[in-house]
Amino acid sequence: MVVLSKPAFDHFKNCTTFFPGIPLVDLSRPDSKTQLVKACEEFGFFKVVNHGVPIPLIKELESEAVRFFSLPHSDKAKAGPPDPFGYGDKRIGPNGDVGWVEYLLLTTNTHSGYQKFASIFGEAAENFRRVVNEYVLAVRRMACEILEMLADGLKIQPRNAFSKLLMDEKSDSVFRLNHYPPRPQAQLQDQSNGRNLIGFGEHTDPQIISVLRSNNTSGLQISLKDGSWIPVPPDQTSFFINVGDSLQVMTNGRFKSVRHRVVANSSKSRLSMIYFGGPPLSEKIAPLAALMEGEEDSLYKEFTWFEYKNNAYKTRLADNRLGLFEKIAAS
Ligand SMILES: C=C1C[C@]23C[C@@]1(O)CC[C@H]2[C@@]12CC[C@H](O)[C@@](C)(C(=O)O1)[C@H]2[C@@H]3C(=O)O
Ligand SMILES: O=C(O)CCC(=O)C(=O)O
Ligand SMILES: [Fe+2]
Repeated sequence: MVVLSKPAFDHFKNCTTFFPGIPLVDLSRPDSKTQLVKACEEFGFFKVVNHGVPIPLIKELESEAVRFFSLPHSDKAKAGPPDPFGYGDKRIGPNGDVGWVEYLLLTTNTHSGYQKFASIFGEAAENFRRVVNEYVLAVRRMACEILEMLADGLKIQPRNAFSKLLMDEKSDSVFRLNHYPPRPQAQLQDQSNGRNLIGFGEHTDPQIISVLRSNNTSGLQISLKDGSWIPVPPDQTSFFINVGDSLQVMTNGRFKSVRHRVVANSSKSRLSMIYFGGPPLSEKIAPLAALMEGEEDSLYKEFTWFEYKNNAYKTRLADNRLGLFEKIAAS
C-alpha cells in the first residue's frame, strides 16, 4: 500500500481535476511549437529544456547573487529601499505586501537600476553588471524564440509579433533576484499548525513573459483553474516560463497568465532569478487582429503598458489587475 505524507495527501484531497504534471517542452524538438501553445492555453506555465543558455553563465550569476545576499544587512540596505528598483527586504511593492524574501530588482533597458548599486559596491558592481547583462541577453534570446514559436503555433504573421516588443530598445523589462532565507528553526519545529510561511504571495506577472530559474530548493507553486496549488519541483538546469497578463490580453484570453506563489518552508535557502519581458511603455496592449476569429470581440478595453503598469503599482500582489480592463467585469 502506498502511504502519502500529510502534505501530499492534502494536495490530492484538494485537487478536483487530474493534473498530469508541469508541461515539459524540449525546445530542440520539431513539434515544440504545438506543445508550447497547448501549455500556454492549459496552464500558462511550463518548463523548458535544451534552452541554449550556457550553464556556466547561470552558475556565474548565481555565485554573484550568493555573494551579494551574503553581505551584512547594513551593506545590502545601502542599495535600497526599492523605488521600485534596488534592494528590498520582506516588503514587496508599495502597498503593504510582505514575504519571507529579500531581493534585488533591476531594470534592463537603462543603467539606472545599477547607479545606487555602483556607487556603493564599486568595482564588484562592475562584474555583477557584466554578468547580469550577459545573462539577460541570453534569456531574452530564449524568450524571443519561445514567443516566435508561439506565433508560428498560433499561425500569426509576422512571427515576431510578440518578440519584437522585448527586442525594442525601449522594452520595459525587469530583472529580479530573489533570496528566500531558510525558514527559522522555531517554525520548522512547529509543524502542528501546518501553515505555510509565505515567501512571495500569490499573484500573476503583469508583463508578456517571465523566465524563471532557481537553485535546487523547492517553494514555487502554481494555481490550477480549480484553485488548487501545485508544487513545481525545482530543476536548476532548466527554465520555467510564465505567461504574463499582457500576453493573456494579446491572445484575447486564449493564453492564461498563471497565478503563482512561493512558500518558504524549507530549511535550505532558495535563490531565483527572473527576467520579466515587457513591452515599451507607449505600446498599446490589445488582442492581435490576426488572432481574432470572425466577429470575435476583444475581451479587454484598450490600454497602454504605461497605464497597466501605473495601475499595477496601486494594487496588492494578490489583486486581479486585469479585472479593471475586462469588458465584462470578473465575477
Ligand atoms: C505588490 C506589487 C509588487 C509588484 C508591483 C505590485 O504593486 C503589484 C505587481 C508586483 C509584481 C509581480 C511580478 C514582478 O515580481 C514585479 C517586479 C512586477 O512587475 O509586478 C512585481 C512588482 C514589484 O515587486 O515591484
Ligand atoms: O522567486 C520565485 O521563485 C518566484 C517569484 C515571483 O513570482 C516574482 O518575483 O514575480
Ligand atoms: Fe511572479
